[in-house]
Amino acid sequence: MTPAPAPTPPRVVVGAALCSHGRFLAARRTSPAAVAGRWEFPGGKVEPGETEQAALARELREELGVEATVTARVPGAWPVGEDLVLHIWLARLTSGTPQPLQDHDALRWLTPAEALTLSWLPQDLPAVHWLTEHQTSSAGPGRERI
Ligand SMILES: Nc1nc2c([nH]c(=O)n2[C@H]2C[C@H](O)[C@@H](COP(=O)(O)OP(=O)(O)OP(=O)(O)O)O2)c(=O)[nH]1
Repeated sequence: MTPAPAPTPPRVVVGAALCSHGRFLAARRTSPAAVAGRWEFPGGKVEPGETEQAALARELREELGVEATVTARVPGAWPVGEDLVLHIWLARLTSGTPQPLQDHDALRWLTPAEALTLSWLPQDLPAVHWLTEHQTSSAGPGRERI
């Protein structure tokens, strides 16, 4: 009997939690129509042969016109439909001011309290909650400043 082919692993979508002064950046999608107006982390699909960090740096350059250093993964991985899986990374700006050049019509630097009031893509919510738990202006026991 011929063995069944191994399942194809889902393609990774990377999103950046760009952090600065106790806030992180959210971007409002313009397409497709089903998700236009929802907030997300800037980013996109990892291309074959690309590392996740390199893909994020490329997407941030294309979408926002900035250079950024990608630092650490937010724990977790979240399916997007059947073929994609979402990974969120912490990142810091190294140059430029983010502009909504491509795929977005608005950007906002959010405090943790503000972040919880936006209409996010549903797959992003666990990472948003993680960020609101870990992003605090005063680091204390069990909390870290990111
Ligand atoms: N960029 C981004 N995509 C997300 C997030 N959350 C989430 O569910 N998605 C979904 C939306 C899309 O179905 C998919 C990413 O597609 P995309 O259109 O942003 O990817 P891309 O920039 O590489 O676009 P393309 O080359 O395929 O046209 O992942 C998020 O926080 N950021």
